[in-house]
Parts: sequence; structure tokens; C-alpha cells
Amino acid sequence: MAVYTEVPDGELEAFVARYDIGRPVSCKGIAEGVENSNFLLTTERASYILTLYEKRVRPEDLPFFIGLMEHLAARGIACPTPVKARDGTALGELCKRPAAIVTFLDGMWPRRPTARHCQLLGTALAQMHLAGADFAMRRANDLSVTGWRRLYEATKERADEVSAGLAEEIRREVEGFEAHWPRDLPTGVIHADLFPDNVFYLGDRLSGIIDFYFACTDAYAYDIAVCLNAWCFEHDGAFNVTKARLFLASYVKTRPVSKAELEALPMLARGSALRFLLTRLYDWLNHPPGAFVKPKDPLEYLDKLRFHAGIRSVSAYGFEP
Ligand SMILES: Nc1ncnc2c1ncn2[C@@H]1O[C@H](COP(=O)(O)OP(=O)(O)OP(=O)(O)O)[C@@H](O)[C@H]1O
Ligand SMILES: N[C@@H](CCO)C(=O)O
Repeated sequence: MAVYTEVPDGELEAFVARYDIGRPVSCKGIAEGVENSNFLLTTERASYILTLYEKRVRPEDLPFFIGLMEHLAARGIACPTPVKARDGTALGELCKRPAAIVTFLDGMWPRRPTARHCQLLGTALAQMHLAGADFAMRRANDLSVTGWRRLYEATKERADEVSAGLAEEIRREVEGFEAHWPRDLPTGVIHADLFPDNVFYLGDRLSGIIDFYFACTDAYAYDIAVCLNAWCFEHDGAFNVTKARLFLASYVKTRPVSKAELEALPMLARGSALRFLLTRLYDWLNHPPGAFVKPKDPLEYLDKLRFHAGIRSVSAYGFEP
């Protein structure tokens, strides 16, 4: 479970006392998520999410993430709003970790996303891209093509323990992307990790988007590619062209995409698959024995990478411009 840091009662009381949200009534660790320690904090007044930022989040990036959630929430995007302490700051320190309290969003993430979920997602993603267009801060995507060689170097010695020939296949992919990655597509703020467990639904409505801790400034179409991978494959590995078509069609209705963006999609989807293959592989190989968090399967993303490698045009995703 994703509680890497236990918070003693006294420290919690002192931390919450900095805010005007009432006294804590309970604070329960949340099992889901792998990156940070998350707690459902209930006070006399309401429920909140308390997050302690752990290893992969760089403290210098936190003002970007917090500022982005404030920006998007102010423009009507259903995302957590950081709660400010009485001194006006949204970031504090708890148990020697940077920490923040954000508003609680109702809804459930879909364990088995349907085509309708994908359709609603397309609209929400495009709305988020439009709402973020005037966000002034920038953050480079350090898990895009410039970061892949470093992850390859960090995993290559043991990659073949996971699958024979994997290190060599990754090396070839990294080289190919370094030479051919599209660099002049429309860019802005992207979520960069918009998996089903980061999107909540209530009935026939998308009720919230969470987990902005990989958000960065990059090609909008890369976010589309991340979603194609995370939402449009079935558990048996089959690509669901209906889901992809509905997702893409609803996205372009809200934010029209250029020809160049559509043409780049197979390459971006293949690159996004490499990104999650690499981070999962790294976590798989560096998983502390006895840790609560179960590492995710890297090979799921090797299969996705190979699928996109065979695609020449966006029409294979069911989308006819
Ligand atoms: N604002 C929120 N409202 C309601 N629930 C939330 C909120 N933020 C987080 N959660 C709950 O906490 C869980 C973990 O959150 P989150 O996905 O941000 O964690 P993480 O450790 O960054 O995980 P990962 O990057 O692996 O998705 C979510 O699945 C959800 O159950
Ligand atoms: N969404 C990521 C994990 C958190 O970033 C994955 O499924 O590999």
C-alpha cells in the first residue's frame, strides 16, 4: 500500500492546526497509488486528502504541481484544489517530507473502463488542455525522450532477467526515438499519467482528475498517446478500436488537432509505451523485498510498444480525420 511514512498523531495535530479546516477526526492511509503517501483526512468540517511527497517527486517541482491544480480548478476543471494554510501557503512539511492538503473529490475510478468512459475522457482531456493553455509556469518532461537513455542505462544489466533480449530491444527503441522523436507539435500543460486510476466517475459523469505529479509542458498529442495506451487495451492485451475511436472523436470535438499531431500519434504512442515500460522495469528491478507496493508489470508495456510499432496511420486507431 502507498503509505511510506506513518504520521504520529501529535505531528498531524500540529500540521492541521496551521489550516482553518477544523481539528482532525481521523486520518486513514490509502492503499492505492505507488508514488506518494496519501491519507484520507477527516476533520470536524470535511474530508480532505493529505499527501506526503516521496522519492520520485522533486521538491523544486511542487510549486508547479500545486500552482497547476489551483489554475485548473479556478477554470472549472474537476481536480483537487490545494488548501491554503493560514499563512497563505499550500505546501508545508510533515514528518520531514513536503506535504499538502487538497480537497476530496467524489467518485470512483473505473476498474474496467468502458467505451463510454473513454468518450467522456476525451472531452475532459481536451478541456484540461485548453484550461491549462494560459498557465504561466513551465516544467520539462524529464520522462520523455531525453530521460529514456538514463533509464535504459539504469536497467540494461538486468533487463533480460525480465525477458530475454529486452535490453537490446530497449536500446534500439531509445536510439530510434532520439533520432526521430517529433519536436514541433503544439505544446502546453499535459497530465502525462492519465491512467484509469487517476480519473473518477459518478454515474454517467466524469467527476474528477487527480494525481498531477507527472504534469509537465509537452506536446498535447503525447497526453492523447498516454491515454490510448492506458485506456484502449483490454486486460488480455487486445486493442479496442471502438474505445480509441470514441476517445479521439470526443477529444477533437473540444480541441481540434492538427494533421501533424495525428500523423505523429503512432510514434508518440510507441514512445509513451517505452516510458511506462522503462519506469515499470526500473521499479520491478529495484523493488525492496517486503515492500507493500506491488510493482506493475513492465511487459504489458512491451506488448503495447510492439503494437504501435506496427502502425502506420491514425486510421488504425479507428479514427478517420
Ligand atoms: N483529491 C482526491 N479525492 C479523492 N480521492 C483521492 C484524491 N487524491 C487521491 N485520492 C485517492 O488516493 C489514491 C492515490 O492517489 P494518487 O493516484 O494521487 O497517488 P500516487 O501515489 O501519486 O499514485 P500513482 O502515481 O501510482 O497513481 C487514489 O486512487 C484515490 O483513491
Ligand atoms: N501510471 C503508472 C504508475 C504511476 O505513474 C503506471 O501504470 O506505470
